[in-house]
Amino acid sequence: MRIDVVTIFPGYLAPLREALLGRAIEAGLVELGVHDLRDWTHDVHQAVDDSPYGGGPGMVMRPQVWGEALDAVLGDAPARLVVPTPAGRPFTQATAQAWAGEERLVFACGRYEGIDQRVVDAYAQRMPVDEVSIGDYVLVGGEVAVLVMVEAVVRLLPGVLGNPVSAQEDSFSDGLLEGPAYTRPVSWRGLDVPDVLRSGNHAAIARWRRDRALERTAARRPDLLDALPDHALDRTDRAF
Ligand SMILES: N#Cc1ccccc1Cn1ccc2ccc(-c3cc(N)[nH]n3)cc21
Repeated sequence: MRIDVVTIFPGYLAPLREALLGRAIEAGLVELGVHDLRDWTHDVHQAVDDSPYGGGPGMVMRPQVWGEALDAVLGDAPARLVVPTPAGRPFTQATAQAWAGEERLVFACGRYEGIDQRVVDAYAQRMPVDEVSIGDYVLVGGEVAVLVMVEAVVRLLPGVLGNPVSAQEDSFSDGLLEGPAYTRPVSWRGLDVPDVLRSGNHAAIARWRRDRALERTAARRPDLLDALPDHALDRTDRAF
């Protein structure tokens, strides 16, 4: 997979070259390009924003600069264009799974009050464009959202995680939150590891883990339970 990010703060994306993601890049599993939007300005002030038509607070990012930058970065290769915005569709594990199958992702990081809508509209005429939100809160720009989304996607790529099973057993992968996890020591500050996890009874352990996942999901994210298809819950599950 190739990932390109266009931003006025390239340094914000430096963490993508650290740790797991950095190793994936070094291993050739992912190619990453980070581009400074201001490289496509032509004025001495390198202006990328202007006042909003219709008035209102703040500034809007100019379409011309974005058009030149995205044309240059995209070239002729097919890609999915992703535009983080608080007004976007929710980015979920399902989104990450879908994007993990893409050859190429290009992220447009806005700042100010966002990017002129015509940028999304123009590129949507020739490629898939997703306006996505990572949560119901407002950030200052798209860079942090891109860090989140790139990590969620790249960890799903074959060869990136040491243990591929863990991605298959993610929270949300079966529609439920993950239950609690424990490791040594058996007792810590008067708190003990649940006996069942040390029993060696794999069926009992699997049942206990599912019960804790259902319990946690019912308590913290009842919306996820409501969204589960009927066949996803067996009779024992329905106790929650
Ligand atoms: N747009 C906009 C906007 C609109 C109102 C107030 C502040 C901003 C700042 N901003 C500029 C770019 C940009 C990108 C993504 C987010 C973003 C995503 C999530 N999930 N929250 N915030 C915010 C972004």
